[in-house]
Amino acid sequence: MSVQEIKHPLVRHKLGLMRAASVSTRSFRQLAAEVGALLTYEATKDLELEDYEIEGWCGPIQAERIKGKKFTVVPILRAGIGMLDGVLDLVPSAKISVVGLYRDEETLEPVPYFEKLAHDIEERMALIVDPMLATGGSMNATIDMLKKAGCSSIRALVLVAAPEGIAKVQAAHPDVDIYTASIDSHLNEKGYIIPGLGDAGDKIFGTK
Ligand SMILES: O=P(O)(O)OC[C@H]1O[C@H](OP(=O)(O)OP(=O)(O)O)[C@H](O)[C@@H]1O
Ligand SMILES: O=c1cc[nH]c(=O)[nH]1
Ligand SMILES: [Mg+2]
Repeated sequence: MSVQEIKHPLVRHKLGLMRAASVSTRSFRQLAAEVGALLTYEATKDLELEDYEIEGWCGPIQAERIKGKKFTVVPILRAGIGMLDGVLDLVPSAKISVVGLYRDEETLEPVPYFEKLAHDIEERMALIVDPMLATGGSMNATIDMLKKAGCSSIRALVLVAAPEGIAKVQAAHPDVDIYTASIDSHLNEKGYIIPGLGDAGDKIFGTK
């Protein structure tokens, strides 16, 4: 398994804007989608290509296309929805598999409440999207669901990751690659990432 912290200047700039306490709901939502697109670009860099022939303007020519695997994008409700449009900008024909989980505020354990996966998920590469990888409980529960449904090719795209969450996912699912805009310092006593983004779901949906 690999963990890739994307150092691209656009990613670092946009994440900086998201961290400001004064960021508006509108800006936060827009930036979450934009960084989601940039993470998708990085997470698909190593996909295999194949040649095929097309009729070009000057006659038959060789072109390239992505070989084999199709995608399913897996937003974790709610906050993952904030990255979805950006991801779909780059993989527009992906099927969407929605997983609903919230984190119990006392125990920090994930509580599942929704699951609607693409029917042919075993043939697809899953791109899980969630802004926050904190304790790792929600991510691991989502990966468990996908694997139970037969999905064997899984990548996780998160805006901010805590070292504790990365370690938990690595221990349970060493085959899953993680792409993140930042590996932050640590979790506080309430399980929030420091410095992090605060409550990403509330910021995207404007609920606090
Ligand atoms: O790594 P973990 O400790 O599991 O925490 C991360 C999860 O917490 C947040 O969701 P939240 O439970 O706040 O739900 P929401 O998206 O509906 O706000 C976040 O979007 C992740 O899904
Ligand atoms: O820092 C965190 C941790 C979990 N969920 C969030 O939205 N933020
Ligand atoms: Mg939340």
